[in-house]
Amino acid sequence: MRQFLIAGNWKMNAGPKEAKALADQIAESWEDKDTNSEILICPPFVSIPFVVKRFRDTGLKTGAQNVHTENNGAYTGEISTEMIHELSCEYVIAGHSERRAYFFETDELVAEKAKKISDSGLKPIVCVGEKLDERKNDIYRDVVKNQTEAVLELLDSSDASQLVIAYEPVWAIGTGETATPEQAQEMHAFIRNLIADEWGQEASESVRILYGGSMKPGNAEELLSQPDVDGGLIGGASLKEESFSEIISIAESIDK
Ligand SMILES: O=C[C@H](O)COP(=O)(O)O
Repeated sequence: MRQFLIAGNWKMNAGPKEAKALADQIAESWEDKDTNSEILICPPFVSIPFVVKRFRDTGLKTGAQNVHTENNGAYTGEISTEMIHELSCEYVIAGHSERRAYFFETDELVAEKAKKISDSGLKPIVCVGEKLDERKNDIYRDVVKNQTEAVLELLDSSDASQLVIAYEPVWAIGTGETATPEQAQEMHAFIRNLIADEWGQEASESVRILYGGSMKPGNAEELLSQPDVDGGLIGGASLKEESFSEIISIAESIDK
């Protein structure tokens, strides 16, 4: 059975001071609990050391939101997998829709990042998802297929258990609008079938596919209960300990 991954993406929120306080609250709620779910926070780079420090020996995990494909060199403003590894992070997000939209990351670059993350012994969380016009024009499956297949071509079926894909319909991110459980399940099953076609059924069953896009306590149960939804990549609701913890508690109560 796939373990739920409940991941908070703080985006460009929570500098060191705020991150320390929030990590402290989250740790206080979950550090002594033997949870079935994996709990992860991806803070901004500058806040990672503070979250790592607070989460040490608690079982709670820390990740990064982005990475460069080179180990080091003249890439002003960039961060490498080696650096993230040194900070004891376990996961790195690649190809979030905000990076695709504002920093022009292509499917190919996102796939290269996923490969680099994986080769470095870190676990990639690769984001895929269509924009509103792509859904309205009924090309959303093609968009998600291209995004997913670019990654599957560079990685290998032996990477399956370390790979996480986050299906995040762009029209649902930070908008308060959420995909219905049926829409989410349809796309999660579609992605899993793409993986099965490339890597085989067994490998496809071990890839975790998270849902992202206005997940909150009020809709988490329906979404997380879907057979192919293996957790959440949570933005806004992860910035408050109460709502993030509530989603974790919901995940803990679901028996699939
Ligand atoms: O990475 C997280 C997603 O973009 C979802 O963000 P949101 O929960 O604020 O809609």
